[in-house]
Amino acid sequence: MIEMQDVWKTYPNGVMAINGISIYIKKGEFVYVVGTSGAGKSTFIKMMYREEKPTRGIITIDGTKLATMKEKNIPYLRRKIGVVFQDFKLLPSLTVYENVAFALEVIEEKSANIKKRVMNVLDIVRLKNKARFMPHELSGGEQQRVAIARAIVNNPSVLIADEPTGNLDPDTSWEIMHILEEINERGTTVVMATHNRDIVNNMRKRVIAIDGGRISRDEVRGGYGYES
Ligand SMILES: Nc1ncnc2c1ncn2[C@@H]1O[C@H](COP(=O)(O)OP(=O)(O)OP(=O)(O)O)[C@@H](O)[C@H]1O
Repeated sequence: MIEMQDVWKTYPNGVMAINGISIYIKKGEFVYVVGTSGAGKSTFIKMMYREEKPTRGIITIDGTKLATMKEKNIPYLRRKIGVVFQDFKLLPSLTVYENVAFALEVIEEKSANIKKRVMNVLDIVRLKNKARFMPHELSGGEQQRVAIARAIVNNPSVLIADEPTGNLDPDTSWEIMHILEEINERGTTVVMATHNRDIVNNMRKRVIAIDGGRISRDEVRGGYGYES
């Protein structure tokens, strides 16, 4: 479902961010990507949604080879992959409903389907009652839930989250994690970069650790207290 074969990434300034990574993530998996600051986590996941291109190596998402993909087909990749960021990235002048609907409008979804699908995902993130609110009227956790709704409204096969709990307090972070877990249980593959040890250690999932642009560990951990 997500495959990287000997992937390398050197930025134009010469920084070698990823140094020969090969991984396979199966459909329906939930994977944490961990590592110290600067280890290469963001670069690793940005390459999955083609925000960055590898210098070398092959990345395949759901059968599509990203390197040979034509620019005009990128919107189709965006239908396969939803992305959630640490800082939410909502459009401040649009309501909750409009922020989520926008993701469908840009791919020219039929308007008859838009309302149904937006309300359906707002229900999943438990924000149907705030559809008319503006982002600044919401708490951080609620804003992140809108961002998650926007990311899944296209029904993507993969949800990528880069530090989704980075700006949230512990209780709100757990709320977000339970929603991501629910989305995963509905069949979506979830890949999440995080610094949050508490979450990693308390939810038993596959953990890919990156260090100096290489995979230093890849194992199932957590769910039974702290481990080193
Ligand atoms: N656009 C860029 N241009 C040049 N170098 C970059 C760029 N983005 C990241 N880097 C460098 O690549 C390396 C890996 O960065 P990356 O952001 O992938 O790490 P990270 O593990 O996500 O870190 P953090 O946890 O701090 O977000 C770092 O040395 C960083 O300075």
